[in-house]
Amino acid sequence: MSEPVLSLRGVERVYKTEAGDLPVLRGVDIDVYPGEVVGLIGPSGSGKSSLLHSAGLLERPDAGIVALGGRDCSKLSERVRTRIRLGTVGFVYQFHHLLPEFTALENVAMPGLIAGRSWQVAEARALELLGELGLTARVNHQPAQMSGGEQQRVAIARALANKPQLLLADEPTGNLDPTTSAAVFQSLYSLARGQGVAALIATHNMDLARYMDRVFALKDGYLAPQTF
Ligand SMILES: Nc1ncnc2c1ncn2[C@@H]1O[C@H](COP(=O)(O)OP(=O)(O)OP(=O)(O)O)[C@@H](O)[C@H]1O
Repeated sequence: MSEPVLSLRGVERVYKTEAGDLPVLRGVDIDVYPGEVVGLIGPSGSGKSSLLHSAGLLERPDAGIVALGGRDCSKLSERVRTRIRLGTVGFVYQFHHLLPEFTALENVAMPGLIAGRSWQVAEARALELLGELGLTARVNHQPAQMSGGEQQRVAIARALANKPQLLLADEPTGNLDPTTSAAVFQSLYSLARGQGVAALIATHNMDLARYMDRVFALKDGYLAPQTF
């Protein structure tokens, strides 16, 4: 088997609040491999977003190891963590956060331009991804001219623009109706598999979780495999 893209070992996260320490992750272990789509479920407040934030180097865990591509990132400087994050991780959120004044094509090309690629290269990658997501006819539309499902597909394309090894998605279909949610999830799943990306997807949607390659449930700060 190939090496995991993401490895968490003994990850702990404790928030300091006025009411005292709030331990959210107490010792999380997980490996996510290239080309697999792994689900993360758990009740509201169980720490799914916190786990994704630690995994994506947006937050530092209070203890434990967060390794991307076999490299422990938990103790690296913020500058190095940011560089690794930009080169390795793509994020999708519940709300698309597209730039409203730019077209779908420009929104998806943007990460490539920011990474220093030419417009031709960034545009070609954006057109490829939007095409795979069935959005060729929408490339020149602005977000307000697209449906919720189309907007979220554009956000998925944008997350994959710089060919990340890891895709982290936090309730990526949480804002969509059930039919659109299933269709967008199917697009995300096929694209992630096709691109060989390791995907970790937090969701409340058990119907979608069933279609994932593996699912883990977060409870009381620990992960356990979920069977259906
Ligand atoms: N910055 C913070 N400071 C203090 N407490 C926080 C902070 N961020 C999250 N929490 C708390 O940590 C717990 C876990 O939050 P988190 O957002 O990770 O859960 P979640 O499983 O993603 O929830 P949901 O499904 O509702 O999005 C919650 O009780 C939340 O209030």
